[in-house]
Amino acid sequence: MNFAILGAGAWGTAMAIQLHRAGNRVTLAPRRMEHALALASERENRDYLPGYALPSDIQIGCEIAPVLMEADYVILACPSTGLRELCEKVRDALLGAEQLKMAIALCKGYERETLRAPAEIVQDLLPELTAAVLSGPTFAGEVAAGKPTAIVLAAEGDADQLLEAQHAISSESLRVYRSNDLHGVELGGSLKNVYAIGAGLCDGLKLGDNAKAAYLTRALAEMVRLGAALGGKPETFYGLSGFGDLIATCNGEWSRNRTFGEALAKGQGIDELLSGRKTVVEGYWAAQCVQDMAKKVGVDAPILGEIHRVCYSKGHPTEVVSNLMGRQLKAEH
Ligand SMILES: NC(=O)c1ccc[n+]([C@@H]2O[C@H](COP(=O)([O-])OP(=O)(O)OC[C@H]3O[C@@H](n4cnc5c(N)ncnc54)[C@H](O)[C@@H]3O)[C@@H](O)[C@H]2O)c1
Ligand SMILES: O=P(O)(O)OC[C@H](O)CO
Repeated sequence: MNFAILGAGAWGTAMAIQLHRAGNRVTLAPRRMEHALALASERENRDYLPGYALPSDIQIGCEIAPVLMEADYVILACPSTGLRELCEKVRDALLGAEQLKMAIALCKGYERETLRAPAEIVQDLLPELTAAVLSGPTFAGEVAAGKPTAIVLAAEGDADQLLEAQHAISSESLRVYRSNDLHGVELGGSLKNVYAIGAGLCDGLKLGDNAKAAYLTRALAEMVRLGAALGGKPETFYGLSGFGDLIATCNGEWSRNRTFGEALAKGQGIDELLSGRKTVVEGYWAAQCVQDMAKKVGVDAPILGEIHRVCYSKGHPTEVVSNLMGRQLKAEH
């Protein structure tokens, strides 16, 4: 199959290497021309994923229209904040892209202003394509290195198309599962980023292994309760895009969301941590989105509430512990 990957951050680059490994023809197209030139000459993404060689037959593109011309699938490899703009560019370049059937969004987050989910944005702007999302425990460096993991590809509608895409993305080192629960998969990807900030608070405050295990267990319970109320299937949150990615991100040494929480607990300020950084901390933005969504459906989500307070209302990390521990006692389920 022929894949066009638009956006060459860490994850778009790792996916290019993975899709090539799976036997596909791949074109990687960053947003900026200078970046395309650097990728083409250095055969490495020194800005976002240093240390992983881009195989020589991965093509580097820049203009979207020619890249889409031959593509069967387009991978939208940008953060949630850039997805609408990227979809608009794809829409304007669709003429002549006759083979193109599916647009797969990689971002784990909602559009801040509208609370639209990634697949909804794709459906709004590219109604002629099947909207899909790919989510699960997949740190870019490990996937690029060919270390084994599993991921879930979710789309509604045409079952044969989903099956074909599942096989095209899979390789010996990446096992792809399929799902029709778009909402659930997207919610899991966003929620786990928020809870990873809490896991970072736990680590930064050196609360210990018991605390971390208790935190993860209650975060999963909250993810299932809130995610189901927001329209996801409960079983999806026990899967790769929910529980799987929660465990990976809350424990991942290099997770941007977990290390953000850890740095907050050690006293660094939010402005200092967010300003001038090249890479995204999706969980910070998702905390606002999912807090708004939780309020709309009236679900009690105390862990989310505490992380939101630290992120947006100057809540102190140590208060999170006393607030959560001091809640009224209740039955576990
Ligand atoms: N890095 C990972 O390990 C990983 C794994 C799975 C999912 N994700 C998710 O994938 C998304 C992207 O993550 P990343 O790690 O690649 O981010 P990154 O911070 O490494 O890079 C983001 C890239 O997106 C590009 N970009 C931003 N706006 C764009 C736009 N409008 N059009 C085209 N490109 C645009 C930037 O130029 C940059 O190259 C995030 O939502 C993240 O949560 C990341
Ligand atoms: O580095 P993070 O925290 O954005 O997490 C990356 C991936 O989502 C892990 O699956």
